[in-house]
Amino acid sequence: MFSWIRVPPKVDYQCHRVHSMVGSNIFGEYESPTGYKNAQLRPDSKVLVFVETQYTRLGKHIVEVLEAVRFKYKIEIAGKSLPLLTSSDKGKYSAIVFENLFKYFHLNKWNRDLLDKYCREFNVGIIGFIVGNEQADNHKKVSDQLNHPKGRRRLDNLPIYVESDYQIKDYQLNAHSNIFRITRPGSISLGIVPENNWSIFTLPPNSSSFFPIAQALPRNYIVDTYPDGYKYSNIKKLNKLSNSTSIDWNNYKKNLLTTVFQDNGSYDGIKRIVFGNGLDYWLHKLIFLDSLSYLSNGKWSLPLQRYIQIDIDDIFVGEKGTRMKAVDVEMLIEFQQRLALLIPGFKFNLGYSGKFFHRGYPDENDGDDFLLKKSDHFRWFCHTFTHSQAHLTNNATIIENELLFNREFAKVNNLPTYNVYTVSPHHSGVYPIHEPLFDVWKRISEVRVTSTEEYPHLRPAHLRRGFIYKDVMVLPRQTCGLYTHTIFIDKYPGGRDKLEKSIFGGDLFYSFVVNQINVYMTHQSNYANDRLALYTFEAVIKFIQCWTNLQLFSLPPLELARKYFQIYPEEKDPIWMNPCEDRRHYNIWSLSKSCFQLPQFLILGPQKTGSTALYFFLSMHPSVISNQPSTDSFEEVQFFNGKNYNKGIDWYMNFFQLPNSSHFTLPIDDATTLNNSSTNSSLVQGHMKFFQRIPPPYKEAPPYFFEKSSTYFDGELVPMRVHSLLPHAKLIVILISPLKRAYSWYQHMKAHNLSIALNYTFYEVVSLDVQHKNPSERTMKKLRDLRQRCLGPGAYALHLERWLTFFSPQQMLFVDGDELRLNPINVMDKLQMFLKLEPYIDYSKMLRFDQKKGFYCQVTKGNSTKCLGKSKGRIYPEMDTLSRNYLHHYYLHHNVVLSKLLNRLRVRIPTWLELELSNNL
Ligand SMILES: Nc1ncnc2c1ncn2[C@@H]1O[C@H](COP(=O)(O)OS(=O)(=O)O)[C@@H](OP(=O)(O)O)[C@H]1O
Repeated sequence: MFSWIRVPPKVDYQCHRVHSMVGSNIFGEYESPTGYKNAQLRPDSKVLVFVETQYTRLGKHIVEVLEAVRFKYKIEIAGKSLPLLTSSDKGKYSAIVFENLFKYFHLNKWNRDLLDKYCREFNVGIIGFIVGNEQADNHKKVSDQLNHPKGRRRLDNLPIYVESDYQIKDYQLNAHSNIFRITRPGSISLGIVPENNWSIFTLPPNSSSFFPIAQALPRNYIVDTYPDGYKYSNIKKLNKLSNSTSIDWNNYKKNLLTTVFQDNGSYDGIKRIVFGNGLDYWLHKLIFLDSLSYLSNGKWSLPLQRYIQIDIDDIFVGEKGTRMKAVDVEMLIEFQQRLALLIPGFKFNLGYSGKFFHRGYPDENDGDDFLLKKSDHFRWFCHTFTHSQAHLTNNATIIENELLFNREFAKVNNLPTYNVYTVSPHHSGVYPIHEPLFDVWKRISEVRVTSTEEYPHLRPAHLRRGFIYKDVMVLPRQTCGLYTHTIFIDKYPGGRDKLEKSIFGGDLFYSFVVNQINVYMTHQSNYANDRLALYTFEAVIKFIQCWTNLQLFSLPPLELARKYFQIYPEEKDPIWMNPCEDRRHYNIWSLSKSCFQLPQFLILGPQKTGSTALYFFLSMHPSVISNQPSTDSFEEVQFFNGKNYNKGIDWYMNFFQLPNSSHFTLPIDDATTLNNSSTNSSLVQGHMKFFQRIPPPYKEAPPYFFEKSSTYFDGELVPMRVHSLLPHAKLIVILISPLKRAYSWYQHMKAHNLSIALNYTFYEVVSLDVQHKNPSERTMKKLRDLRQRCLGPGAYALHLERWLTFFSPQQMLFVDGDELRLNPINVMDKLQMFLKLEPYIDYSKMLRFDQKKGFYCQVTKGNSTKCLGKSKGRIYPEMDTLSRNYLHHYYLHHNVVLSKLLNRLRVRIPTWLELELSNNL
């Protein structure tokens, strides 16, 4: 009987080199400007991006590209005052980008001169975009309109004219431009460019300053046959243009429109690159990256080496009828051999699940056998025996057996296994971390490397990163558009065009451009059926070779991971996100975990401001539960600063234990009950969606967990880390006079017998006026450390600004530490309101001033008082005048900035701050 044989698609991509056609260098040679040798940029200099508003599309696009390549940037709204461009005589910005170039031309004279002077002195260039008529029209000068009523207008005082609203085709790059690094010029992207609204530029003829970087034809210009034989009729969708008109080459060149040009700086000393459209067009992203490199004198340049790893997951797992046959295995081997010629050392990594061996149709089972026979061609990594997800069990033995059975399968079948690498089915247990999985990896299978798409989140893809946890290097995985169900090209979700768009300049191609290390996951079904993986990777590699100078390499996973963290060392430490904020994360998080076990508010400190008293008073409220005391750090958890952070969120969550007794009043047998309850508590409401996660014995309302770690306030990374894990947390900050705080800390250290505090007076410590005591280098260091701990946290405004970049002011409550000491009942009322605590507690019945202690204490059942320990509310002499004067001047600037900040936030200025500011010592 006749059986229909399906033929997998062939890659017919042709790279149309046009360089030979364009002929000799018609653009002249680039001359680099001289005279910039003395000015220096800061090592941490950034790209300065002027956007129209925070929300404009192109502005966001620019930022996305910068983030994807991990370039540091600063965003400014154009039209407002310029940011400080230098610090200590060094330039802060190594390239400047204007989302709308007209905003640059129309800077007021003062700012324009300042910016131009900066660019000249520091040899920093400007990239600008002119997109469509609208943008240009808004900025058209009246004189321009009169001179050029048809919309052709001059670009500021440059001898260049711009026209907008063009539609173009046949995009090509000027092979003689010296800006190209990643981009490989010389090819022509035949066909219509889909983006509309192109601005095109007329440059002065034979200029030694201005050259085209990119050009194209007007959309309606008809070319049939190019000199070296390309026919438009070969190009899909353009057939209708194929009458027999042959090209007139001179005419062709004359008709090219300049869409991106370069100003090499010899005109007015400033280098510029101007785009006649945004970054939607795929080639513009490449040109943009090369422009940044060129204009920053190489500071922002990506290396050209790209490393690639392709995993084939689900070996043996696929459904009957979708699995590889022997011929597919042969094609796979043949493809690997071809790829290895282009990518030295390339080998596929095969992730196997032994349980499903021989579960296909007979010819597929033959395929399994053939694959085993040819197993030496590949690197085999252990998936799990039954393809199970680790997070579904807390039983490490079950997870262990999954791996052991699978490895046994590999042993019996002589597979050349590579045990340092593994991949988890459905990313389960990798991120969010499932501790038993990492423990098992460590214990039995010496796993050192894995990969996931989920860190920190699946989307946006350009922000995927790696991290190291328990010595396992987790690499970010990129998406190549192929999944278990994408097995036929004509059934590709969204159509064949969608896959091809991703390959030819779209997401897949772009992931190679921006990521130096690329790990892709495919599935065995992508190598059977239409063998879409072969098609996809062959096509994208051809495209990369045509349009870029990227060099492709391959390394075994362990070496690749080491390379990754060599390139991106700053990614080693993980950042813990809240699994309940990302549905995908939530679905692969252990069922025994609940977001209840995370605090809903934090007392941030700073140290010595009364944070323990506040913590103590809050713990008296029946609806809140403080953290379990830590034995390591004076009861504080201190998770977000220091080493504890690397212990992971399970470690942190263990500090928040649900009570045994019935402590809460709201019935929550099901979510509806609570939904209908009259409570206004946003904290309760915010957590309703996670009820299912409450471990069965707990049928009470969620508690309000909180913790206080007074070291959080001034920790550099703490605001970012807190925001990642607890984005909705409320934050409580206590402020007392920073002078008093510093002194209290010194006394605290003295009470702890710190030798440096015992041997040096407070004044000596803070002023470092100690020459008469002739301290050794070591002692000086200790003095400086103590001084820093005394003074550093008191720069309140500096630290608060950091918190405010992550949290809204509405999430923060400022407690006046003096009020807390003298009138805590008032403070606790405000706190209950701010936290929306229920039930309302009358603290006047619970707190009383204790004459002996000299502070407010808790009223106990027997009507006596329970006060904080000896270390809180110490008795020590008053601060001496010399120190007071010194600190007054030291903090004056900080206090001025703080008062401005509090005013901005509409927070009442505390009396101690008013006094400091009015005190002219
Ligand atoms: N009710 C009550 N009881 C005891 N102490 C009180 C109270 N209210 C405020 N204070 C002030 O709190 C200061 C200690 O601050 P912290 O708890 O933040 O210190 S620590 O950072 O946790 O070590 C402590 O500082 P010292 O007086 O220097 O010991 C107190 O002044």
